[in-house]
Amino acid sequence: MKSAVVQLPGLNRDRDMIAALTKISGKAPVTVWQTETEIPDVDLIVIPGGFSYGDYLRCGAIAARMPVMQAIKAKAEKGVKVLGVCNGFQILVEAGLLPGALMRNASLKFVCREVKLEVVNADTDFTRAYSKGQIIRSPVAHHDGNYFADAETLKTIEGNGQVVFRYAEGTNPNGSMGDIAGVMNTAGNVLGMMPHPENLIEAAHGGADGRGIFASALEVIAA
Ligand SMILES: NC(=O)CC[C@H](N)C(=O)O
Repeated sequence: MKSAVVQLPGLNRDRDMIAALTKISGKAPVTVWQTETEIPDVDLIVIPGGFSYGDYLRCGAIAARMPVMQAIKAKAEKGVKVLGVCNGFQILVEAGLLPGALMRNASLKFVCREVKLEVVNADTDFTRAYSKGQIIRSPVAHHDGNYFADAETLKTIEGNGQVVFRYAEGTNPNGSMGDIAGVMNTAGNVLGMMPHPENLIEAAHGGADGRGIFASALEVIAA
């Protein structure tokens, strides 16, 4: 499976993402700069975390309007998998590829810690390596991770199984509605999540709980 990592000014988790994808798929992803209007033929596009455009206006708001996003939208419409992590999630929401909004953390503070995640939906292209209800560890590092959706949207995404991850065991770090940590689109090929699975994929990281997301998306789940 081939993958691409999107790069924009201010993103700082691109190298971690490239390392994770290379390690798990055995192939280095291609990198795509924000001004590019064509994305090579890949199976998975990842928008990593960071502080695109210094988080000015709103996290992800400027990045969402860069030319590369039109190319990502076109690929997503064709069914290519798209994963947005942290700032990548914020960008996907700002670009209208995912429902809801990410507001300032309820504490009004940047949070950088480990949380527990419940795999709410294990029947997705990104979570097949896990089982439904499985609890995994994951780091988080953000100040705008407080997921919000209006009542109707919330009902729809909960009903459709679009809520893929929830903060578990009282570890919600940001006040997100329904403890929502990750959501996907209705087609099931675009996933956004605030936690950073790329930072927990091998023993040197202190565990590999995040590996399953990439193994699922890249279809390299060990039999
Ligand atoms: N690690 C990240 O991607 C951070 C996202 C965003 N800059 C925030 O702080 O909310």
